[in-house]
Amino acid sequence: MSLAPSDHTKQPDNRTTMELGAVLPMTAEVRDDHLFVGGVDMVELAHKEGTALYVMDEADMRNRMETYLKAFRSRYENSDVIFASKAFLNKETARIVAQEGLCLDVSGGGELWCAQQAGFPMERVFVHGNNKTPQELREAISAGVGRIVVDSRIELGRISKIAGELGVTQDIYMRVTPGVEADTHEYIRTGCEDSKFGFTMLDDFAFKCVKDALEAPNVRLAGFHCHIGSQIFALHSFAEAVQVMVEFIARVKETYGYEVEELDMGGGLGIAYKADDKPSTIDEFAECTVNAVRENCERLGVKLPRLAVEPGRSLVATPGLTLYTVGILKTLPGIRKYVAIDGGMSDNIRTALYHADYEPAIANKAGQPRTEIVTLCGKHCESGDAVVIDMPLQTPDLGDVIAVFGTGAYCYTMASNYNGQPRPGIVFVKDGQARVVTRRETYADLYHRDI
Ligand SMILES: Cc1ncc(COP(=O)(O)O)c(C=O)c1O
Ligand SMILES: N[C@@H](CCCC[NH3+])C(=O)O
Repeated sequence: MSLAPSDHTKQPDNRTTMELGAVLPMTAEVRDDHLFVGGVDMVELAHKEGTALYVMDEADMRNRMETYLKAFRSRYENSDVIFASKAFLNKETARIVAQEGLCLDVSGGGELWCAQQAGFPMERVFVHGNNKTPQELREAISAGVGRIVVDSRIELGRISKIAGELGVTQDIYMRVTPGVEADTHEYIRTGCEDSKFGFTMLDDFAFKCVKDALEAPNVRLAGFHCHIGSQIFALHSFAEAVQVMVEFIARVKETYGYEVEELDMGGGLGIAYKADDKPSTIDEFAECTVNAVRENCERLGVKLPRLAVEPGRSLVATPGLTLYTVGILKTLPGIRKYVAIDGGMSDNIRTALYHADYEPAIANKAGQPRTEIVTLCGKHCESGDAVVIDMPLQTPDLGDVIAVFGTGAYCYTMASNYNGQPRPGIVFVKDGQARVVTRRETYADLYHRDI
């Protein structure tokens, strides 16, 4: 796959880095033409630690966690915020999530293992996945996780059996597919009817399976879960999903005489990837969700459940940026200008996968206007390997340090070793200090499992 032809009507925006607004991490500033984040000079950091490098503004990440919790608990006391660790996970992040009082969603055995290693309280862990293996289920139940989000009737049977073998009763949620079409990229839309996730509402299947969940031995149905998709801007999609779920809860109460205690509405709040994007704020999202829950519960005479949301991207994307070094410049007259960086689809697959947009800046020219339109291509053997396509940038030179903003979610966790590329290290910056929390991979790391 090669890149789509350039849009030659696109003009440079002449913005300086600080004019990129909502895509910047909270502590971003420019001093003497250099980009600083967390009080750390990104150019010095790139030279010291090497590139490509993931950088995380720790204060911003903590601030978002605090904001989420406050936004929900101030409006709805009986609520939880669960960090979807698929967006970004290492042991230090798990520790920070625990310190900030959030819960953790894990979607694979490895994520659970990381949480355990970090000492994350297991009762605050929610386990997801549409095809958790029997081994993963056994590990989760043995670890004493808070809730397993059951994705299918087959899985319900497996959990019931394994919990019985281990002599415990496992709290579960049922994941229901609410049939809500969220306004986002089709690959990251999950709540619509044609979805591999969850119990479908078609033919009343989910409703019928509630009876199975209530009757299954060794499990306790604690609540329902839904997740309609990711990078959602339109809040009305969340309100629609709440309505569907509360109506479902009301029917369950009426038919089975069972009052559901907990409702997990999933994640999905979008963020600004481009300077002019206008996503809803965390407060607006909380206001919309909480109001929808209250209104629908009141209308249908349903007891207010414990409410949870499961954000990933909106907690970690904006605090993160990736630093690269410019290695090659290539101008194809009338076609495009390529700026080749020392990373690419191996550290950020989102552009190749979803045509994602990112705002770049040159960290050592951060105070200058972005006067060119460039494509930041990677170093991989793939024509579609680009991180940024046709976006404004300051005039690039060999050796410049490029910062690509908004890469804190789904870049590190979806990274690969294509072309034998070691995955970048992760540095947390805060109060003028930089600390490596995940070291860069070595060549030996890549092949140490081989015989
Ligand atoms: C079940 C579930 N919960 C939460 C999330 C987090 O979503 P987001 O990163 O869009 O907030 C996802 C990913 O889309 C998910 O699949
Ligand atoms: N990985 C996707 C979103 C899927 C989220 C998980 N259900 C992204 O980068 O945007």
